[in-house]
Amino acid sequence: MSAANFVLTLSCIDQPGIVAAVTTELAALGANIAESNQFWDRETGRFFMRLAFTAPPQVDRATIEKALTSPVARFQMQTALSDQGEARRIVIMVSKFDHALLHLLYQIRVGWLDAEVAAIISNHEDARKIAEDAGIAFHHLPISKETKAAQEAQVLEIVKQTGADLVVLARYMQVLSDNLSTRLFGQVINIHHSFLPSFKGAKPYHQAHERGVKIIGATAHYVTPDLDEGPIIEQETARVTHAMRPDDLVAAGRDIESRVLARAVKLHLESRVMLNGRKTVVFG
Ligand SMILES: Nc1nc2c(c(=O)[nH]1)N[C@@H](CN(C=O)c1ccc(C(=O)N[C@@H](CCC(=O)O)C(=O)O)cc1)CN2
Repeated sequence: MSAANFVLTLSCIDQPGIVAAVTTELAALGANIAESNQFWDRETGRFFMRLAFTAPPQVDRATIEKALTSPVARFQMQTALSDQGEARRIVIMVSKFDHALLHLLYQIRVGWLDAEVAAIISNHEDARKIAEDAGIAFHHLPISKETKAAQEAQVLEIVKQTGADLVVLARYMQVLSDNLSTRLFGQVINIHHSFLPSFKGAKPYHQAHERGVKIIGATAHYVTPDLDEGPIIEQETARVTHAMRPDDLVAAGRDIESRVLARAVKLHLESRVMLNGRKTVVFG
């Protein structure tokens, strides 16, 4: 039986001895560290670490968690251990624009993104054929002010039933309620079609055109109740000119949005993103 691949992420108040304490326990299990990243946030005093390691076949998740009990207690760590051999299941939500959805499906098909799409949810019918062609369950869940609570209850049920690790808002143009966004905090990634913090809201390209900017961009972030305010995971920009009309900006932004969202989803599923208050630490 081949060695298993695990990723351990941890954070705690920084002090001497954290790395030694953790790696000593892993070494005692016969684990071999393949990649190690760490960051000391001097502003908050918090320490962040990601360790990717292989473990002998007989060393399972429970054995590793047991071995780490002492350092976790000693340094009061927040930890997460993920078995890279387990398939990561995602639910993708979309409205009318399908470019980011199609890019995710392509990156999964070619193996760049190691994920399984458990379901596609939309408040419109437009993406049904994409889902059916890909053999993915499609849920058309229309939404209005009156039906929002019921619709979101259906969304939550699908997330639960599918055992999804992550919900991806691939241009889903409805604001999630405080209840849902808080309940799923850290498990929902949105692609916003501007270089945040500029131009929040539903029509950033028109705002950008109105302002006459020379650079546009896209931002992938975790969703919070506060619209377009969540911890940023990934961003990318491109130059634009005075001659470009709003539709030209929309067209230029599509590929940027698609790349940024796919990179953010990959980073999250590889346990390379750690929350640090209103910000993130990204071990890319
Ligand atoms: N709780 C959150 N929900 C969502 C966020 C978020 O940051 N927190 N991001 C949005 C995506 N988005 C921008 O990236 C966005 C989507 C929709 C709107 C908006 O004003 N929508 C209108 C309806 C628009 C329509 O029906 O076409 C509304 O909801 O009243 C702004 C920004 C996804 N959800």
